[in-house]
Amino acid sequence: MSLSLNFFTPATRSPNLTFPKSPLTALNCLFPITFSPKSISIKSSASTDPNSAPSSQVLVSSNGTGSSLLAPEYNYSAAADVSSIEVDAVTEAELKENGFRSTRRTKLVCTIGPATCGFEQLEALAVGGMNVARINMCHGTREWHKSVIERVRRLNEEKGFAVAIMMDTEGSEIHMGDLGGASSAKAEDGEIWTFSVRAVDSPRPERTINLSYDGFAEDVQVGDELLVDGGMVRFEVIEKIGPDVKCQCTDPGLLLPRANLTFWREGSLVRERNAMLPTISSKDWLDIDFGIAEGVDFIAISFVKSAEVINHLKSYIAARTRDTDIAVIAKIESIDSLTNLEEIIQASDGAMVARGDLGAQIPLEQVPSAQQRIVQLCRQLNKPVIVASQLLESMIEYPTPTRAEVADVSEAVRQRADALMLSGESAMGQYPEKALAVLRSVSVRIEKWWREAKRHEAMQLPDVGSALSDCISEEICNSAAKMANNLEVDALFVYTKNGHMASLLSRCRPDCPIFAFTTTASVRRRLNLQWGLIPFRLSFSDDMESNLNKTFSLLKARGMIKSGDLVIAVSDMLQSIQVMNVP
Ligand SMILES: Nc1ncnc2c1ncn2[C@@H]1O[C@H](COP(=O)(O)OP(=O)(O)O)[C@@H](O)[C@H]1O
Ligand SMILES: C=C(OP(=O)(O)O)C(=O)O
Ligand SMILES: [K+]
Ligand SMILES: [Mg+2]
Repeated sequence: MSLSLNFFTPATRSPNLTFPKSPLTALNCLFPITFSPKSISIKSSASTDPNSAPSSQVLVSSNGTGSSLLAPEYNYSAAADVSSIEVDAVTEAELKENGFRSTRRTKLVCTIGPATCGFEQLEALAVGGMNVARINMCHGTREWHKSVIERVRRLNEEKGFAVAIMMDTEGSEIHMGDLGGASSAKAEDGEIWTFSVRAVDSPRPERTINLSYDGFAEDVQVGDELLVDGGMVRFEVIEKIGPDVKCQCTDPGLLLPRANLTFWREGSLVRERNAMLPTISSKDWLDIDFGIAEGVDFIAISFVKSAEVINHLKSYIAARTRDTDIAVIAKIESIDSLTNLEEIIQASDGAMVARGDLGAQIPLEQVPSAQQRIVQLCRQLNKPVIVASQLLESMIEYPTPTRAEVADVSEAVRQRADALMLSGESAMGQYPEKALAVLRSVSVRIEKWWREAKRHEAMQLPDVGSALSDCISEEICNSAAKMANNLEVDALFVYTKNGHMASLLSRCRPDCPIFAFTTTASVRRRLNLQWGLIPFRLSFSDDMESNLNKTFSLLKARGMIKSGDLVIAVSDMLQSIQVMNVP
């Protein structure tokens, strides 16, 4: 590979050089820069005295000309210890077979349900690209969820995956009961159904639905419209008899267990006492305790209304976990969450565009612009964002998606959301693996198309941190990503203990994949939700030179990189940007 950077020889150092590429010129003011054949190393002046002799750098020449700058420990025996780097077999095979650019950048979340809870089914999803397994506490028992978590853990251990687990709370909005064990109930046009807050007998009387919210009968009025699952089935309230509300079906359809229910008056959503329901119900708190005890990686909170609840939950988690951290994802699915969007996202570790319920709370035609706004805001605030619900809804029943569904998935990929999520398609559909394969192939195709067409307008990325060291990290990542695009490097490497530096690179959405090396399995799993990151577990030191040598040896031994590949490396231990060819 030819480079435009090899015009200083032998290695010299000049803090005052002007350099043809703008990101370097900008950085030149901040950092002393060392040049050598085919390599640049920029070190933060915070850690280097500008007047001292050049410190030992990992400056690597691909063709062996120029000074050999490989550290002695490059003799590190990779063959003896190839297992000391952990990456999943699917990514490894993909890199070996198709090279860097082939890797998928958009992450995939699968809701696990009866169709996918077996070990082999989970393995098939992991092989098919599932990055995160979501369990929805609206359904199933804790024992059931526990067994799913155990299987995913075993899969990770036995097969080398890093599938993260996301627990999604039920939330305390109004929803129907579990239909007495039936998988669904058909409501026909014109039928009269009873919605009741009484505990109904078992077996469930015909055309009777039990509701979770005690204030229901008092809040609704005759003439209100009831929307099940955001309008999949509709009723009109015709009579109130104590705790029972009689309703006539106006749009027939299938009622599913625990389906969400909203009521509308004169074209607007009614929020009376149910607006006072706590975001986290007492059952949710028990589920959260369960999630903490099981060490889930993410907790997604349903129907978030304000930042307060997120802050409260985060301190609750912090007080109960020591070595691990659980990321809190705010589900944006209510009017209040849109009103308080920025402060909610700021407080959270990520967000979900939960279009299912969102589409029941705002007019459907407003969902696409809300999605775009949430996705953009998350990127600006450096929080991962998941686009969820009905992406491939027809694949619950059919083996191929509709054209409209493919267009919807494409749009989310084009918006550069971090992740896409399957719900019913993977939880209880007939074609979970096929649905996942569609997400995978559409993602890869659209990412490639958009990259090749260079259609991505640069987004203004405001500073997220305020401390100087945070600002330096951000500048380093922004510059490294820009350099990576301009120099068309093969991969960005980031050595990151808590994952922050990796997320800052991901936020730039660079053209090349980002290899994120981290020391703990839990950070590795959490990074699996973020756009473009290929997380590796690797123990490393504060010495970047030996880290790079070790990584090159290990990855070469496993055929994941080869001599001559051009790499840019950054780290959060040493604020530096290094550009080099793999020796
Ligand atoms: N753990 C589970 N046990 C049984 N069914 C489940 C489970 N998780 C999900 N499902 C089924 O998959 C459907 C889609 O999942 P999801 O979108 O997460 O829930 P919901 O439809 O309640 O929002 C659910 O309606 C339910 O029928
Ligand atoms: C993802 C969503 O939440 P749940 O599936 O838990 O209702 C949604 O409403 O889109
Ligand atoms: K839920
Ligand atoms: Mg929801």
